[in-house]
Amino acid sequence: MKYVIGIDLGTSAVKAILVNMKGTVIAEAAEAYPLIHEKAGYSEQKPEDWTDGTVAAIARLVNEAGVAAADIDGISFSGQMHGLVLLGEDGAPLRHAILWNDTRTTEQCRRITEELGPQLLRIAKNQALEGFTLPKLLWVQQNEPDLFARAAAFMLPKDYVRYRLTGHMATDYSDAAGTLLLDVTEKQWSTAIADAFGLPLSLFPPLLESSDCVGTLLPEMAGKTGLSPQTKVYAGGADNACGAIGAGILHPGTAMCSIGTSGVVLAYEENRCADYEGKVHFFNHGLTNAYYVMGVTLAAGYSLQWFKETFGHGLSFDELLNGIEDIPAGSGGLLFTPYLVGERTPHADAVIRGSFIGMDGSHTLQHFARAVLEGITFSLKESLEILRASGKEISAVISIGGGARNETWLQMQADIFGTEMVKLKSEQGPAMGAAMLAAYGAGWFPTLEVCADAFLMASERWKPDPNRNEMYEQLFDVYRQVYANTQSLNEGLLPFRR
Ligand SMILES: Nc1ncnc2c1ncn2[C@@H]1O[C@H](COP(=O)(O)OP(=O)(O)O)[C@@H](O)[C@H]1O
Ligand SMILES: O=C(CO)[C@@H](O)[C@H](O)COP(=O)(O)O
Repeated sequence: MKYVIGIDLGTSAVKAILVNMKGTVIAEAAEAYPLIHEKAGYSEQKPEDWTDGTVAAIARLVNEAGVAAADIDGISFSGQMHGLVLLGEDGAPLRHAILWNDTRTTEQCRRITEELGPQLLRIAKNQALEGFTLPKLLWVQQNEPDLFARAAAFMLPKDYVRYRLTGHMATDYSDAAGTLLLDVTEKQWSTAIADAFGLPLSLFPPLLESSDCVGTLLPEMAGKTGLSPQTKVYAGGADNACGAIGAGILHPGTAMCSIGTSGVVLAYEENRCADYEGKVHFFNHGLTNAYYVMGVTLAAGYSLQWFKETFGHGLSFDELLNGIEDIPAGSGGLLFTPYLVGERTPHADAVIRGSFIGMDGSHTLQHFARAVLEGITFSLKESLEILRASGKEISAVISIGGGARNETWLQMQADIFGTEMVKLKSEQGPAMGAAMLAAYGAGWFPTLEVCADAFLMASERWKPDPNRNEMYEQLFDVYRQVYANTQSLNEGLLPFRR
């Protein structure tokens, strides 16, 4: 039997899975790493933590699975999107990576929007948002000019790890699309955008398809991971593109909800000229010449994680959520908005923060935990409604990511979205998508679609309950009003954030 490895370089941890030719996950390993928040709105990680975590996870995977290194045909990557890694002449990072959920770049976003006007949406297909890479490059150019002058290349997170494993610098179209520097329909770096901000094209990595082979492992890295130096390494893609592949979102009419640190509602888009006016993100897929559209909740799983760490006193996710199924839908009138780090869709706003509205002396920890899940799901429904309003028919949603591990939450998603929710045999969507890119790249299958037919299987389905769906529709109307009603209050609180 032959195998491939899929790596998902997430925000909370790197996950590695070993998959056989039938699509069965034989072994998995994860290594967590910290987030660094030096100031309110800052979110960084050390690129070396990613490399060390990835090497350790692969070594454990290979060791525990007990398969021969020669039987592992390939490896590929899914990575958290948009993060800026700046490298010097020697290929070493010049500073910590600035991540997708870092919101320090509001001023740079304003400048991009003013400078480029309608050109931006025409070329990059997306509005300037704090999370994207271009505003981060401009922030470093403006605030750390000496360091910026020493930059020889920029990379995205998974591209940096792949570079460290192979010695080859490259990125793929799906991740490049999240920089705001790619001409998304023409599939080339935009000289118009680069020139507008004085960014030399020598900084930009070469562009590849997600299933292209980048090279083989450096002997030193083969030694550390226990893999063969002949192991082929395939480019991989953005975590949401890989999530889409791993969830089988490879043709029109399919949609996915991913709850990791962020939350995403995503649908396949075949028309490269479709115009969503920047209301949702429009990116290149990991499938050649295909696209996807998505809305993003910045703090989806992160809201639950924050709540657990702050109020859960050492409880696990399962312990914290134990009993929420007995709390009625609507959490006894307690409503949560998940704007812990600002928001993206539908409110591109770095200043807004979250709220609990309707606290009552009868509410328990379980009411709060249920309200957190409901608030996250309402936020994701706002993205789903934009996709529906654009004409997308969405009758079933594939659920992936850490949020797919709780059955009460899956039923809640069905009730709030008003759609059937489908869970696959493995909820490791992005890592599975990366493994599928390696399997397809290695020639196991003639197309990614054939690979999806062989690898992906639905395991359970949740249908909306009509009564709860009706109740949630009413509550959603209230939820939608919270943003406008707390916006100026949050402006007033801004000076107190440290
Ligand atoms: N057992 C669980 N029940 C419900 N939610 C969970 C559970 N385990 C993890 N999660 C959620 O999933 C999130 C992590 O998802 P994951 O896909 O691993 O994230 P990332 O790719 O961003 O590192 C956590 O922050 C948490 O909100
Ligand atoms: O910024 C985005 C998408 O635009 C995020 O989805 C990141 O790609 C991080 O993903 P997770 O760590 O939450 O999976």
